[in-house]
Amino acid sequence: MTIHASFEQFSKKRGTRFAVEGLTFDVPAGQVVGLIGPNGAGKSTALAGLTGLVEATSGRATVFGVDYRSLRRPAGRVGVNLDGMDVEPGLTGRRHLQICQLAAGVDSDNVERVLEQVDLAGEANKKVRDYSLGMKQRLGIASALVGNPQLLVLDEPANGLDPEGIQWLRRFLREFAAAGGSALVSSHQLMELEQVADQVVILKQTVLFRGTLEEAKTLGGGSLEAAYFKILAGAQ
Ligand SMILES: Nc1ncnc2c1ncn2[C@@H]1O[C@H](COP(=O)(O)OP(=O)(O)OP(=O)(O)O)[C@@H](O)[C@H]1O
Repeated sequence: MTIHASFEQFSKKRGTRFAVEGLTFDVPAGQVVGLIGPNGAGKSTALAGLTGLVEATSGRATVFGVDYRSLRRPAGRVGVNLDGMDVEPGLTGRRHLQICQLAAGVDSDNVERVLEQVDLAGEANKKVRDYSLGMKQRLGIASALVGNPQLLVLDEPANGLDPEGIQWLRRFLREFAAAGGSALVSSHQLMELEQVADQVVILKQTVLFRGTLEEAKTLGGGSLEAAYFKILAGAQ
C-alpha cells in the first residue's frame, strides 16, 4: 500500500503542555482519512505539523516519506487549506488562483479547470470580499488543487457549505480518492464524515482510535457518532 502521509510518534508541546502526543497513523493513497476530536484536541496542530507550519517536539510527520519543507515544489504534491489561510479580499477569485499557481511553480495552466472543478467559474471575476462563506471555502479548496497535488490536507472543509456544497465536497473527495489521490480532512461533522471517510482517527491529544470507518461504526452499533462519544467517554 502506498503511503502519502505518515505520523510517527509525532508530538508537539505548546508551553508546558502537549497539544498532541505520540500521534501515529498513515494516510494511504486512494483513501480519505477523517480526523475528528473535540475543540482543542490537536487536529489543527497535527495538520500544521504535517505541512511544516509547526515543528515537532519529538517524532515526525512526513509526506511522501519526507518532511514537507524538503519538497522542492510542495504545492505540486500536497494541496493544503488550513484555517487562517486568508485571501486578499480585493482580489478576484481567478486572480487569487493565478497567484497561487505562480507560487506553486507548476508548468500547466490549471486555473480554469480548477474553477470549474469547485463550481466557481461563474463567480471567478467577483472580488473575494463579495464571496459568501461557502464560496470562500470552495476557493480555499481550489487553491489547494491548483498545483495538481496527490495529497490534500484540509481543515474543516465542510464549514460554511450549504447542503449542495456538502454534496459537492463529498463527491469531489470520493472522486479524488478514486483517482488515486488521498485526503486528510479534519471535521466536526460526523454525519458528513461518515459519508466520505475510508478511515477515521479520533484524537484528543493522543490518538484514541484509528481504524476503518466500518470498524468505528461497528464500535458504535452502526453509527460513527455513537462510536465517537463512546470512545471519548472511555478516555475520560
Ligand atoms: N499557538 C499556540 N500557542 C499555544 N497553544 C496553542 C497554540 N495553538 C494551539 N494551542 C493549544 O494546543 C491545543 C490543541 O489546539 P488545536 O488548535 O490544534 O486543536 P483543534 O483540535 O484544532 O481545535 P478546534 O476543533 O477548536 O479547532 C489546545 O490546547 C490549544 O489551546
